[in-house]
Amino acid sequence: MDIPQDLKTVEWRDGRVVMIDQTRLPGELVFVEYETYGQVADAIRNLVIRGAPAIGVAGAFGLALAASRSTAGTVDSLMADLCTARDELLGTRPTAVNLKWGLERALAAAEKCTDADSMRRAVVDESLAMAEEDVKTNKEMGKNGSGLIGDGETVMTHCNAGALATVSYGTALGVIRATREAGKNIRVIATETRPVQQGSRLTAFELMHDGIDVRLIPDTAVGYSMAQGLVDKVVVGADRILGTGHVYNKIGTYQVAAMAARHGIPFYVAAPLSTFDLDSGPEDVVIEQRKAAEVTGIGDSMTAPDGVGVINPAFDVTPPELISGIITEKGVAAPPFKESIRALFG
Ligand SMILES: CSC[C@H]1O[C@H](OP(=O)(O)O)[C@H](O)[C@@H]1O
Repeated sequence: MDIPQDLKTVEWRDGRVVMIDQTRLPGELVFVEYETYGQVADAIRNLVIRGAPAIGVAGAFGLALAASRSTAGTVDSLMADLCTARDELLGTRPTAVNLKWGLERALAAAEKCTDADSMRRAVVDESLAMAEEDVKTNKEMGKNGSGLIGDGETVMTHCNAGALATVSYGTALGVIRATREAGKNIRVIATETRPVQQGSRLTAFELMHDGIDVRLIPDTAVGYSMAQGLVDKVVVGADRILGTGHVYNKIGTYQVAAMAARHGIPFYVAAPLSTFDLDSGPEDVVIEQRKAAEVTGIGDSMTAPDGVGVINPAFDVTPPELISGIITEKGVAAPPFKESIRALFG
């Protein structure tokens, strides 16, 4: 498969939103184009695009489509249209705080304007700025995390926190990329990450494309791999991090963290400041529950009896006591996290 070097997960191109259809990977690299915010909302809902920073930027681009296509002639009527679009986009996936962050940042840019046309331009410009900043942020984060990974080490990661979860370069995989760019020879163990298989379909795809040594394991082999001494460090992404250091990430992350603690393996989380939510407590966070079909079959083949009951949360929460450090573009927060996270925000 021929993959362009400057590949972006999501882009604004000639007044349209262009994104990789991640449901088609790893078999096909297909780009889809959207002209309405409703289409972008469906893409986020159906995991055409996924990953906290990626959906934050996609949400902002969705608002840019709403602004560009609205026929509203006044500030108030255009703002009403933008709020309608914001509500639909925000309602697509509840756990990753980046979606709310991206939408609110685009709306804040609109609120500063005094006429409809400048509002349209402001929303587009702000969403483009977020997309550009995301890549820069990931590279700064990668550099900050690369110092934690030693030459010759093997790093386990869970789900996909790579270029495909961001505009480009990635968060956890950004740390992997930066470590390689620092001249260190490292290997990766990637979990398959049932039920949607972001690890086998996306992380393995990205790392093989980059020529990084990656071994794929079933989620059930996390404990075995650690017990066999195959894992030196763990680095994962995040969808929401509270001021207490509680990390919401792909289902199964908590189990990986608990196993790492059992085996004395450092467990790191890599996330931009836009993933932090200092205003919420655990009681405020909604864990997305996804459809049963993701668990009872793969593609068109059924792997469970028809009608079986299913529990399919898309995320879980890892408590701060299982986390060795949180890698950000501003530096690495170390325990105790209440103080070190507050320091990240100055
Ligand atoms: C860099 S954030 C990636 C984060 O998002 C993934 O969830 P999903 O694929 O359902 O959007 C997973 O939690 C990753 O760690």
